[in-house]
Amino acid sequence: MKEEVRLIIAGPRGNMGKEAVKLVDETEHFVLVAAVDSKNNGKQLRELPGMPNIDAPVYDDMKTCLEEVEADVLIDLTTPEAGKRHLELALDHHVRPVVGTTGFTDSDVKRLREKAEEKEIGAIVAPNFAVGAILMMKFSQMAAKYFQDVEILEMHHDRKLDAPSGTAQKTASLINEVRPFKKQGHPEEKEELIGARGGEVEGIHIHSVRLPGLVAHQEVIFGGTGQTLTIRHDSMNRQSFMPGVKLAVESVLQLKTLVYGLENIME
Ligand SMILES: NC(=O)C1=CN([C@@H]2O[C@H](COP(=O)(O)OP(=O)(O)OC[C@H]3O[C@@H](n4cnc5c(N)ncnc54)[C@H](OP(=O)(O)O)[C@@H]3O)[C@@H](O)[C@H]2O)C=CC1
Ligand SMILES: O=C(O)C1=N[C@H](C(=O)O)C[C@H](O)C1
Repeated sequence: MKEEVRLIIAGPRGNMGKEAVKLVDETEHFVLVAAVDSKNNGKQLRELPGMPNIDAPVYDDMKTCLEEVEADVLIDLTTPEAGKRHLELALDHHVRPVVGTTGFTDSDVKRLREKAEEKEIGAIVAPNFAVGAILMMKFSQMAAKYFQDVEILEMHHDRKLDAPSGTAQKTASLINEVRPFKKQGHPEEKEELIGARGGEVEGIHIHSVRLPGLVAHQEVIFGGTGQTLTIRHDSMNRQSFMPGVKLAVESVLQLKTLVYGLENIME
């Protein structure tokens, strides 16, 4: 039998939070001990609409929650600003953070990794928990050895706060690990409409589409002489992310540093 893992979920009413609550409820050795929600302070989780029958106190403040509740792991699925604050507070209270919230910069990751190492506790920040998305990024990194010209098109639902997506930024940085810098397009290219060429991460253009009806989709398009290669991933629903969340919760217990990206813990 696996050892019991006591969890806090931040953002339980959100698209991802709801699925994470279900995951914890359905996993035998996971126990939800509290939730942190921007609303509903003082209630029990089961009192919130659509929640399973779980007796776990709801806090609107992470610090109070961490002071009052004994937990092993925090799953954070909130907003970029809250996610960073929650991760830091969790480290301060010796609770291991598993953060799916996007919006972390390289310097945030560096600073938080130093803190995790200083405290000798594990943390995982994963811009995408879907196994297929991790493979899309890895295949893109492989392809970048052979194709230097590449653009990223990421497409998401219109409730998303951050652009570009965390996945698109992570894809660009994985590609840049193997691709020498290249200024793409015509040397005299001129943007007649600001933003027409998208955003740029070290020479890689990223284009963000936001539409109702979409969930989470990305195409990495490579171009070479007389050919293109498109590597595409689609998440059709948020259940696609949950096996990755489970893997991260189980893996973070063994770590003593901050790991950025699920690819670093997948076998
Ligand atoms: N890593 C991955 O695989 C994935 C990551 N994501 C990321 O996860 C995050 C959440 O996405 P999603 O579920 O779609 O977003 P939602 O907007 O649906 O949910 C966010 C939830 O967090 C709550 N919240 C906001 N601030 C706080 C706070 N300070 N304390 C507690 N709760 C708070 C919101 O409450 P209220 O509405 O009242 O503000 C809301 O219920 C985003 O950053 C997104 O990019 C999404 C999908 C996959
Ligand atoms: O907000 C979302 O929905 C998603 N966010 C993550 C990102 O920014 O990459 C992961 C996935 O794309 C869904």
